[in-house]
Amino acid sequence: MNPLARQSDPIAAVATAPGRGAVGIVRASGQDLSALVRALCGRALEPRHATLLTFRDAQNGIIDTGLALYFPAPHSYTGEDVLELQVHGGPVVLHLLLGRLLALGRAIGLRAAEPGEFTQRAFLNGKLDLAQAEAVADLIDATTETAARGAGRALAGELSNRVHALAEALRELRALVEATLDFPEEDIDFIRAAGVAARVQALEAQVAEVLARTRQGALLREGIRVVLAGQPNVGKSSLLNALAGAELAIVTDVPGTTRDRVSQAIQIGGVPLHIVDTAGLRETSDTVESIGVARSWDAIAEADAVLFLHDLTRLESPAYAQAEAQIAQAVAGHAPRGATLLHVWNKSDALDEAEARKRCRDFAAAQAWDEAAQPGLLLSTRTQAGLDDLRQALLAACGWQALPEGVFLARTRHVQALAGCAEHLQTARRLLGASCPALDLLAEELRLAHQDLMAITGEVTADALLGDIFGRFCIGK
Ligand SMILES: Nc1nc2c(c(=O)[nH]1)N(C=O)[C@@H](CNc1ccc(C(=O)N[C@@H](CCC(=O)O)C(=O)O)cc1)CN2
Ligand SMILES: Nc1nc2c(ncn2[C@@H]2O[C@H](COP(=O)(O)OP(=O)(O)OP(=O)(O)O)[C@@H](O)[C@H]2O)c(=O)[nH]1
Ligand SMILES: [Mg+2]
Repeated sequence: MNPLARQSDPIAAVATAPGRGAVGIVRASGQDLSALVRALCGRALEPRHATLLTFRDAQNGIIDTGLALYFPAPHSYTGEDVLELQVHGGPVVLHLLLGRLLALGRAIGLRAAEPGEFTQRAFLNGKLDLAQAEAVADLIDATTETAARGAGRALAGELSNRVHALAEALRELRALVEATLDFPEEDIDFIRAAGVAARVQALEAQVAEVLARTRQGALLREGIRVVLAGQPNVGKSSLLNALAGAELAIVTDVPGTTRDRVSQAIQIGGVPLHIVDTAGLRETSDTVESIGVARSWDAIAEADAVLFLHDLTRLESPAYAQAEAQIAQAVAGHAPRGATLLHVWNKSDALDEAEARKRCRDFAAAQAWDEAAQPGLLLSTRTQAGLDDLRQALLAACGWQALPEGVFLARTRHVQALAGCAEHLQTARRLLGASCPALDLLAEELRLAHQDLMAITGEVTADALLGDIFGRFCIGK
């Protein structure tokens, strides 16, 4: 169903989570609920005051005694009239009460709400912009404290306000440039005098800053998919267990122990990560193992970050080192563009540190990696030495910096729109660098940059996108 259809019908739903709870809420929203209030409560309600009432069914039987709250439009969550019934939180009580409300509301066309419809109305009535409405869902879905705080900031408008300020600056700039299109005789001197180039450049810098913060926010929301890869027996499963703090994957000294992927959700410093342990990469004639190895490659192809594990104790064996070099190259080729690849040198407990460092340096040098210049991540999953450094290096390599002011939660959609805006501004700046800039092209680039920003807050947004965003909410929100 088109979620934008029927958007003026009054709606009702249970607002609290399914199941038992101390208190449960049934909520209705519509342009005029005064008649419904009177029908259910037997009287008008004082706005925004809790009134204790007994709710009855059609046969006058008691359903429950609870609180009724009436928020007349426009001063409500949705911007419409809202009626809230707070009763005892049993699923049957809530079902009966919602049924009663829907029956009484038949006269005014009251119907059950679709997922996200209350928040969609808040958006359509200007109570929230689109980025804030998305933050409502993200706050509810947050799995870590950091993510929840980030969603709270986005809901309070941290992303929206910044995007709004940028959009305003662009609007002014577009007005300037478009004025010259109407009066061509003033054109280029006017553009120069108005300092358009400098303003485009300043905007570019501001967009880049918001983009960087938004990327962080998207990491926090989407989580990072980390794949543990390497030859058999290097310690991938041991690392999964160490990161998860539980014996999830089987560890033995038999090469080829892991055959299927083993995934675990963990968090590091509040950032959600999905860790995937894979079958060791090698040529094999074992049918089951070869399916496992194919799955390893699939996992690598979908990774945000690959931790490539090396076994320090075998690094000096020519056969091992040769296979290692080939596999490392194949892994780099399989990982998506932009994915992070970190080399981890495991089993450091088996040798002293200087020797361990020498081995990974020599190996990297033999492969002509610029890794030779880097310290390299020494690890022992056995003693857990280096595990904390690995955690921090992983987050840093994925672009996470714990910003002192904290970050707001964001979505890939926002990152893409800001990146699009940045690109159009860059093109605009290049056009302005020409000795005789094409002003119509300049105006168009600025328009596109502006449009990207407005898509974030929902000032220009396709209906299909709105349907997709609100359709993912839970019912009653
Ligand atoms: N019981 C209950 N708790 C809830 C909600 C709710 O709908 N019901 N919320 C929702 O899901 C959230 C709160 N959000 C709300 C946002 C605005 C308004 C509101 O009445 N706004 C008016 C008046 C503002 C004011 O007095 O300052 C307005 O915007 O005009 C109410 C709730 C979380 N807690
Ligand atoms: N000394 C030492 N041994 C380790 C360390 N990490 C893992 N091992 C041992 O190395 C062997 C292989 O460990 P696994 O974690 O099963 O290795 P894997 O990479 O998952 O191997 P496959 O599943 O076969 O691909 C086991 O005997 C582990 O006890 C370490 O840090 N130090
Ligand atoms: Mg394993």
